[in-house]
Amino acid sequence: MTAITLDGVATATAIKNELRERIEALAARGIVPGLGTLLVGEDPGSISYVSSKHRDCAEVGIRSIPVELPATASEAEVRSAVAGLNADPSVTGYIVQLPLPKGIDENAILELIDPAKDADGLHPTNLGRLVLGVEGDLHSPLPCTPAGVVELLRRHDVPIAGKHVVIVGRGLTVGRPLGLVFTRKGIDATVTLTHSRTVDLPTEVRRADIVVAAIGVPHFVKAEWIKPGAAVLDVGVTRVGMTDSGKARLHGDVDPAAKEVAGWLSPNPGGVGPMTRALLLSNVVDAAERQSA
Ligand SMILES: Nc1nc2c(c(=O)[nH]1)N[C@@H](CN(C=O)c1ccc(C(=O)N[C@@H](CCC(=O)O)C(=O)O)cc1)CN2
Repeated sequence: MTAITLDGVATATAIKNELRERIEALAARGIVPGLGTLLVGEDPGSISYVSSKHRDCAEVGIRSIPVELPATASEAEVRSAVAGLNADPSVTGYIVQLPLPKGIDENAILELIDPAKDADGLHPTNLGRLVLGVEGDLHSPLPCTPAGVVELLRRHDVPIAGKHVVIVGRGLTVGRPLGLVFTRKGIDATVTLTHSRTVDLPTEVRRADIVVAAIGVPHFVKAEWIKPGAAVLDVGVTRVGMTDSGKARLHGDVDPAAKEVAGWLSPNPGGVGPMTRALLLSNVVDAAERQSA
């Protein structure tokens, strides 16, 4: 068996095309959505992700408001940059790119974001609404990678309701919120959230209809752990060495041999990463529509 590719690039392109129509409708009312980003330090991955996010904005007609601070910035300077983004009327939504440099309290910074401008869905109010199952008019942003994972599965007609999902990794941006998203009413999966102290991980993963690997250890999830026909989403990424062109090589969390066992597999790069970015744009457009309603 060779797995069907869960193509994040093509799926993200389809989402961006849908968003363009909503952005044009906003423009007709004189509203231009704006994405702010706060990047602190010189982490190569973060620099690359933030610049891709602004490239995406230019593609669809969202204004970019990038803010950068050096790695030596104090927590007070980071707090002040967040206050500036909260106050800037051109910023419809914004993100604080994670991780922040050591010594800066990430949770304290996330709490300072205006929940109405939280394009990442990581403010405690928005995570709390996810736990409460608040939807409808008050619908708040979902964290981008979890929303991207579910959208990638849906748009490839992978069955989710009633299926057993095993998530490897309990981080803030993926594992923890993804467990909540998969168990929402209407999505209805059953979730096992595993982590570094899980006993007998291979046995847990072998029980999964859907496996999500989000730990950031290259090729950690082995092909032998995958139930034949399962859907496998490779989220974690590690930058390894340099190619001749001076770029780092990217390694996902899933053993490449998994493609011979899985029913569906997301490539890495080209799978969940582009979906994370597309769902970020979608959160910004949602916020612009909510703010102008
Ligand atoms: N504030 C946030 N920080 C971080 C998040 C997040 O959701 N919010 N998630 C990750 C990184 N991330 C988003 O910022 C992210 C990861 C990957 C990609 C992406 O497009 N990857 C490409 C490859 C890009 C490359 O060459 O480096 C792919 O997979 O094809 C975008 C965003 C941590 N921080």
